[in-house]
Amino acid sequence: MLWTDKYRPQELSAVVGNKKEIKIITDWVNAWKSNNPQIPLLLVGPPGIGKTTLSQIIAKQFSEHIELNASDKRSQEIIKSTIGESSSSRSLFGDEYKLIILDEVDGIHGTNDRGGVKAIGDIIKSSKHPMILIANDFYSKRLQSIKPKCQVIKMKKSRWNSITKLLREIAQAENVDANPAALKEIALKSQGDVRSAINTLQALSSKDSTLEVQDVENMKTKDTRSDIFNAITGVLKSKTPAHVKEAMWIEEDPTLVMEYIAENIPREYKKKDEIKKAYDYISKADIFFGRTQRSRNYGYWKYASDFMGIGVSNSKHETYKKFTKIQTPTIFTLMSRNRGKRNLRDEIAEKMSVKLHVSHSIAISMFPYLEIMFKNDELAWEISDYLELEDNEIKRFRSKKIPKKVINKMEKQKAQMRVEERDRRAEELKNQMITAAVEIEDSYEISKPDETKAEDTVKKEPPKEKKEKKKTDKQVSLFSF
Ligand SMILES: Nc1ncnc2c1ncn2[C@@H]1O[C@H](COP(=O)(O)OP(=O)(O)OP(=O)(O)O)[C@@H](O)[C@H]1O
Repeated sequence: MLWTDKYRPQELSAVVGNKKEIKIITDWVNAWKSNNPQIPLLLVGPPGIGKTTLSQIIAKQFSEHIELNASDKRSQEIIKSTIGESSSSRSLFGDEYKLIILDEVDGIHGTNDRGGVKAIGDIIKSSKHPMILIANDFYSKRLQSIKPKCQVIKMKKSRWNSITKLLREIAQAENVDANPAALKEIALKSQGDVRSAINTLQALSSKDSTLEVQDVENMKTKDTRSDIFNAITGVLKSKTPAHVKEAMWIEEDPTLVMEYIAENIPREYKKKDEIKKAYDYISKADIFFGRTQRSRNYGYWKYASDFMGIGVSNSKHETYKKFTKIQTPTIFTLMSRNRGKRNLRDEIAEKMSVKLHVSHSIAISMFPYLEIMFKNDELAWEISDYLELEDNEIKRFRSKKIPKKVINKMEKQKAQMRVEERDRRAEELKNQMITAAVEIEDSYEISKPDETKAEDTVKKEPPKEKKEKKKTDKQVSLFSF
């Protein structure tokens, strides 16, 4: 069991730090309990400092509560039907108040979500029930209209000495012999993130030996052994698992490393089957990163790391004897240009999930396939037209503009098509993209990490329905054009 779950505070007095903020929250709860309605609370602060924990402790004070993730249910209608109407009709729940907890309010994205932000604003206005909204980024644009309607509680990172004290208590409860200096080192390293401090303590603890400062420092030396460029070169140039693993020990966000590897695969690998296999591994790594994020089980990182490291390195037949300049992922170059573009990926995925009926994460996993499809000018125009992509979204998949000549020709061709012909062509395009999605979705069906690891030997049968669909639609492989 994760120690962060085992030692999640059950009462306000056990929450580390933010005492002043906790007092305001307590007053807010007491006001509601004495039938004095209050505007919603908006808890804002960096990850891992106890916002969710606090809201769950508060929930115990009310007879009922519901927890929703604002970024899961994005459309205005869904948010309204889920909590909107019930929140204004108190009688549904008798005379008791029902606490509504809305997490990741700043995570809402996409066109529909503008509706989502508006829906939240409407709900706040009409709600007769206490509401707690949670967000990470105080300056998020999405909070602009919500902030004035709430009592904003800016939660701060915890101080290292409070974290050290908490770590000492956990170590004692777990019978871990830890040098106090080692605990202080973990607390300092966590930079105020209590969750990460507890996770590090659990990862380094052993029942048989004393936890020393050196153990905490060793983590650092291991992590800085290589930089991101060496790591990518290690994966692309080596075929020896031990070398790849060593190269992958770096102090970087692993999802960033994945983006780098994904960007550079087609620059280094030249054979179609190598590229396809390598991207399959990238999509599997992406799935495990998603699982890590959802479950907070960092054990999944190991699998993600093996897929994008050893999996990708083994996808080539042999090592290429050439020099490849490692490129920064296009997505980051685009994202760094301005803040609006940071949501580019999600905007595109949103359009794809609406048109192709695939989930957001599957849509994102399909990006590398789309990049390949976008190499063909006409296909690039057709897909962009079908998905209704804007120019900046097209740029995500190809740096070169679609030539004017091709655009004119395709527009003319489309104008001359009969409605049925247009529909048929749209269906063909959809199937071409879905072929990629089906492959990715099949790998989604793997239930346990261990089974996934053994995927090379045990190939899963696709679901019957999809198999038949493939046959009747005569889908074209993405690699056949
Ligand atoms: N202030 C704190 N006091 C004690 N434990 C804490 C505190 N903050 C975090 N933790 C520990 O970290 C775990 C995760 O915290 P929590 O989910 O509440 O953080 P959060 O601020 O909501 O993070 P996120 O923004 O990522 O959702 C808790 O289960 C708990 O073990």
